[in-house]
Amino acid sequence: MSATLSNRHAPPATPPALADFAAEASCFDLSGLSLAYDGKPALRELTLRIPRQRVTAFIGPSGCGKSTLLRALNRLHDLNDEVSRQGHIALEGQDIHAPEVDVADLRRRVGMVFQTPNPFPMSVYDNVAFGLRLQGVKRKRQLDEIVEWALDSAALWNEVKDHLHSSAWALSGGQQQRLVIARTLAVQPEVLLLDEPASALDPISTLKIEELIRTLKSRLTLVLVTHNMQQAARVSDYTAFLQAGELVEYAATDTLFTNPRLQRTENYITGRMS
Ligand SMILES: Nc1ncnc2c1ncn2[C@@H]1O[C@H](COP(=O)(O)OP(=O)(O)OP(=O)(O)O)[C@@H](O)[C@H]1O
Repeated sequence: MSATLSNRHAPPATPPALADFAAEASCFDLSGLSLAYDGKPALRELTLRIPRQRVTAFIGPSGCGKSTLLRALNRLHDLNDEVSRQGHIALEGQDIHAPEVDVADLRRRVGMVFQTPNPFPMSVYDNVAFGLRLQGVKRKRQLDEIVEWALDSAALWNEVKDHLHSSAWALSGGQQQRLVIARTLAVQPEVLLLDEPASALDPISTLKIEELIRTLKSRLTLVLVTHNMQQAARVSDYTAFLQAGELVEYAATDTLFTNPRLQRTENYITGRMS
């Protein structure tokens, strides 16, 4: 794949591993995506397709560009003047950098959950209702219904239904992370980006988040950055292995972990390279 991707002047071709994806509908299509921080390359001509209603994991050594790639998908780098970008990202066929794209609307469609749970300093209910109120939803009954639906979707309703008006900060770390997921789901995103969503959590909370990821893919596209290869193997349908900003191999998760095409991938997944 690298021979194709590293050829700066050739039009992006379909790398062989993408044959696995032939039957999948696209959510994101990236072509020739390069990104640099203050001139220093962090992503190098990535061309990949992220299938709709599947879980796609980005794995690779520390600093290989996983979070940078994830953040590019909802234009979080717009806030950083030092970032330069080349190439294209399309969401459902539309260029996310086109002038007519409203960035706030893009970020509603493409929600993001970070490593450390970040509930707002307000009640459980108000956290989940936050984005809805920003959208102008005022009717209490409608808010109540969506808050319950979102908390239920995030597998948290039963644990918080009697404490909706208590501070979100009183919840455990795992509950806080599911609350943040509920807050994101409340505005009905099409995509959920998850940046190491369980790395700050205990094993039981981690399993709950993994179960939730598997459940949510029936209605959403999920993209997961993880250091934990067992986690990628457990929850994802497709896995992309990055190294030094380059997409090394991208395949169905089972294939990548059991029968990688490239020695570099095998070295990484067998722990011969960290
Ligand atoms: N805001 C920033 N400013 C400057 N350089 C950055 C910034 N964020 C990331 N980088 C650099 O870009 C490269 C990719 O970083 P990134 O965080 O995307 O990697 P990662 O694979 O997610 O790493 P980790 O697994 O350690 O979180 C690294 O060299 C990193 O130092």
